[in-house]
Amino acid sequence: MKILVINPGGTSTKIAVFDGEKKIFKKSIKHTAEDLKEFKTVFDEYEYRKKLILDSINEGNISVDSLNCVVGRGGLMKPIEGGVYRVNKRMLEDLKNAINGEHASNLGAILAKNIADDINVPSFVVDPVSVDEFQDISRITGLSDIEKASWLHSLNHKAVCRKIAEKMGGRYEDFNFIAAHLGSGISVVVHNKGRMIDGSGGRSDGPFSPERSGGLLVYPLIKLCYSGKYTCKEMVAKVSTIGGMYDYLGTKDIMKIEEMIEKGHRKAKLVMDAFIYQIAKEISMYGASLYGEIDKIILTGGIANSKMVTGGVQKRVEYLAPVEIAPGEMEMEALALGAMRALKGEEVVKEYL
Ligand SMILES: Nc1ncnc2c1ncn2[C@@H]1O[C@H](COP(=O)(O)OP(=O)(O)O)[C@@H](O)[C@H]1O
Ligand SMILES: CCCC(=O)OP(=O)(O)O
Repeated sequence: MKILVINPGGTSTKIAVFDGEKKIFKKSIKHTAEDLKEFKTVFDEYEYRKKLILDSINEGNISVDSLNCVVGRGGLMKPIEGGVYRVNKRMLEDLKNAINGEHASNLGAILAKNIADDINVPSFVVDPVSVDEFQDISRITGLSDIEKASWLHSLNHKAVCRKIAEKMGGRYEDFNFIAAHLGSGISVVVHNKGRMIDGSGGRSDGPFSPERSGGLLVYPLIKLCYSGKYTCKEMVAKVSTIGGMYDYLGTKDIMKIEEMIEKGHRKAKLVMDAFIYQIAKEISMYGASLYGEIDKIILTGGIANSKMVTGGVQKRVEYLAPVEIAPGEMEMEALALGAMRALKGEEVVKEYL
């Protein structure tokens, strides 16, 4: 059973082909700002990315006709529960209109459907960014105009938690976890017996990340927005792609920042210490969501490779629960496994309504 997996990101399109559970091909196709400059919206990029994907698998000597299904990372659609979804017209319409904002993952569904339709096989998305399992109290913000929405790295969160639950001899639904996905973007999530009942991330709250500001002080933010210094588009960029570490230190690369610290760069040390402190505070805060009944604290994502970060966070939060480090991400595997469960009839495929 051959499955093509597509994971579109802001600066890359990661693709893989799985034969059963075995990964037989993988590639990360890079896109420079220059490459993407001509496209007005994220959705407009799909023909360009589709061609690159097809060329790549062709170069990898994999025939498109041999694929049994295509699965993509799902983006910002309506709030939905976790699971495997068939890509349908309504989903594509919502993603095209960016009903919940622009994000590269909005391309996953259209790329999967387009390639799959050409060869008459099914297309799916799995645990999209817009999975929303929040409890009602998690949505109240303090201002009735603003409701907190779930905007998390759901796919990796659920995949990593499932794997750790298995290692612990149970199922995801048996445990309580607080997990932090530490990548270019960060999300910290409360997993209560298999449901993500609260969490921070996206472009709104939580710790700052290599490229995002995280939660900001409300009053100074209002003043900055109305200062006349920045347009709305520039403000959105400041909080989502050129904020955080990049704004303070001019790089989004944690390895470079570690080198700077080793060479005695004082500002880099201060920003790194604050980064660790904010992640640890966020994790501790969510201890209250679980009344302190936490089976594991999990650190995952590319930055979980950094001993400086994981060690620093661990020191501050291990009073709450044991800390497990799961570096990197399992998104490609999680997409393939979801599609496989669907093809084998082991999981009911959901319809996006
Ligand atoms: N071995 C490593 N040590 C420290 N930081 C790392 C390591 N590998 C990746 N990172 C950092 O992880 C971040 C990217 O996160 P990642 O989850 O790989 O990607 P993305 O979120 O962009 O998909 C970057 O800041 C990068 O410097
Ligand atoms: C917060 C979930 C979606 C997201 O921001 O993903 P990236 O960090 O991959 O951009």
